[in-house]
Amino acid sequence: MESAAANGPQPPGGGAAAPTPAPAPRPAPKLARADGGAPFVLLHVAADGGGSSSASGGCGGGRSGASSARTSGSGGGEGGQCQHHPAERPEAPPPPPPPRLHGAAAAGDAGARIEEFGTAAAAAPRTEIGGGGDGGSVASSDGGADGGVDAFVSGAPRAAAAAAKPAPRAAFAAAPLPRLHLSHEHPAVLAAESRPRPPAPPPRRPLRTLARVYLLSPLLLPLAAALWLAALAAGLAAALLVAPSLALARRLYWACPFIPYIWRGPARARFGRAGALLLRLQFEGAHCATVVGRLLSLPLRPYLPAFYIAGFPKCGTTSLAAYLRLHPDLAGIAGMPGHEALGKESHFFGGILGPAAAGARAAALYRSFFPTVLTAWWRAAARGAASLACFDATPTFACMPHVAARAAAVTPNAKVVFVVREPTAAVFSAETMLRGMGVPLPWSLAAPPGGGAGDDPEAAAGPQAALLRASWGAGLRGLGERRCGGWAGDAEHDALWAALASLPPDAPLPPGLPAAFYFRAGSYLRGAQYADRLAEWAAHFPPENLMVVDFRRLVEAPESVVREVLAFVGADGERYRFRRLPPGMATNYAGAKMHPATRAAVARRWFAASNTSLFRMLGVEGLPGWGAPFEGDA
Ligand SMILES: Nc1ncnc2c1ncn2[C@@H]1O[C@H](COP(=O)(O)OS(=O)(=O)O)[C@@H](OP(=O)(O)O)[C@H]1O
Repeated sequence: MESAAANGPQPPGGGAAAPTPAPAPRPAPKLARADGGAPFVLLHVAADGGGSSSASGGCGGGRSGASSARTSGSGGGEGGQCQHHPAERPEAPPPPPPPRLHGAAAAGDAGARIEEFGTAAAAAPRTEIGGGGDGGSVASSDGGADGGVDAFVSGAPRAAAAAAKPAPRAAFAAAPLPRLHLSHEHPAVLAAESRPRPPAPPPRRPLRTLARVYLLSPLLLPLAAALWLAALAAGLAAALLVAPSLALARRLYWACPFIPYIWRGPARARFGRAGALLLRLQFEGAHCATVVGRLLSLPLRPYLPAFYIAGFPKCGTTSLAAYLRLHPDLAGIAGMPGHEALGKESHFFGGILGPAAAGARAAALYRSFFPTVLTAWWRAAARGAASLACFDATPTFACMPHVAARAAAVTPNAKVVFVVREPTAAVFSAETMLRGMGVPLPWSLAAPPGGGAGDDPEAAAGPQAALLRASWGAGLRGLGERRCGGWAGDAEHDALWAALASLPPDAPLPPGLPAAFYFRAGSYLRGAQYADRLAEWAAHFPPENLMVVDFRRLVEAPESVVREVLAFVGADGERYRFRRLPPGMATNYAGAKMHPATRAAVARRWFAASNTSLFRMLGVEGLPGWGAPFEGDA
């Protein structure tokens, strides 16, 4: 190793480089190169002024950790590439003492340059190392007072190194020098390079690649496009069907608020959570498809009902509708396949399509529930139907406010059939049905008197009576709640029904009305006060258009009753073929029976006057079995 000062010529553009006092010689470290070459230049910056030293050159730089000075390397201009070819390097002479560098060695674009800034450097003359065209530059700036830099500038031409004047100092002469390695000589790098490498993969055959691209892409691209289109179609279908499905299901649940209880209760118990969910999706999907299909095919649907089976709930309306549908000329609702009740009940005037059921578009919308002309043609061809007459059998029509007015506005000439059943039996049938659906009713006709719908609920003690009173609310305010309700005092009942009666017929019904109707014992009891409900219909339809059917006769002599109804609605009885059908919407009592005392108390308190009014309306002394529950009733 040789000193830059010893070997370097004066730089071409060099400044005033003055020699510095010679430092005390120190033992030069033995730095062996892996390739055996030794073109290293050791730059030593004195502790009294040389703080940081940066060396730039084609080989990069390193940090001299002991000196806290910086040594960095970069390309040194156009000619700043380091060459490390051992063949070009002469034998290394015995190392002289390292030079002491105080100044900058500038070599223009192509030279090595060493600069030193700082107080000591300012006082000291500058030393410049002139590069020979391929050298790096070394700059030394002020850093710490005690710092020094030992830097090996590799690849610097001997000429550039020789330009530096030796300026060793005693403090650095004795300093231990770290052992550094150039990147391409670092043992870790060399070890990594000497490691065996996995064999390179054989070069791809361009022909096979081409074959893949040109032969498979015609198959894969259409497949990918088809998959993409299918996903798009599924997304669109979901967007188009799911949203209306949810909206329509909500309308349906508004009209029949007990249906969601089915998914939570009996359906889960029978089919499990996933099964109940699937059942619900099927139901809502079918309902959505049915309603959307009906609305889309509205131009093909010219029919409005010729008559209604308007009530009463749990009085055999499903059976009567089924018997009437046996007639070739009569058609009910174009219902949901597989859903018995919704195949007969539109719930239209009760608000299943919202306020539109009462507005100017009501007739147009209502037609969507009835069959198309295609059905009429098919019936004429296959069953010899003369003309098609449609009917709507929604049993809650008889009990809901304003339905009579709305129906009369749309179909003023329609006939209306009511089936009446001994009221307590009808209410108990409803209670049993709702309970079977999982509706947690807080009232029961099976309970002893005072336990709910008893003789004097206001004075009744016990948790059930407290719940009944608490759950009622007051007037219309109570209609908003979705929870099941129960008993109300007479005053509250009167206020509620008066408030409902005061609504304009084309006003939307209160949001909680169906829930209030189905889940409140009071509403059910009011619904079974037939005389009052019939009076409302009689106010909107001529009396000759109204017919009352006794449930008991429907059970005992269904054909006679059906023929009477056929004659009433104007259907040709000659072409009617009767066949006995199983009871529709039969409730599973599972051994439950009305409590006799409760039944007697409710009949007396709630239905005695109403029944008397009905008998007077009908011009009869009474109806068989109405003094006591019909034997066929539980
Ligand atoms: N043919 C015949 N024989 C005996 N009982 C019969 C018959 N047809 C209907 N029913 C009974 O009527 C009750 C159902 O009435 P609805 O169809 O009007 O119910 S609903 O309002 O439509 O839900 C329901 O009463 P319950 O069983 O007491 O709940 C049916 O069993």
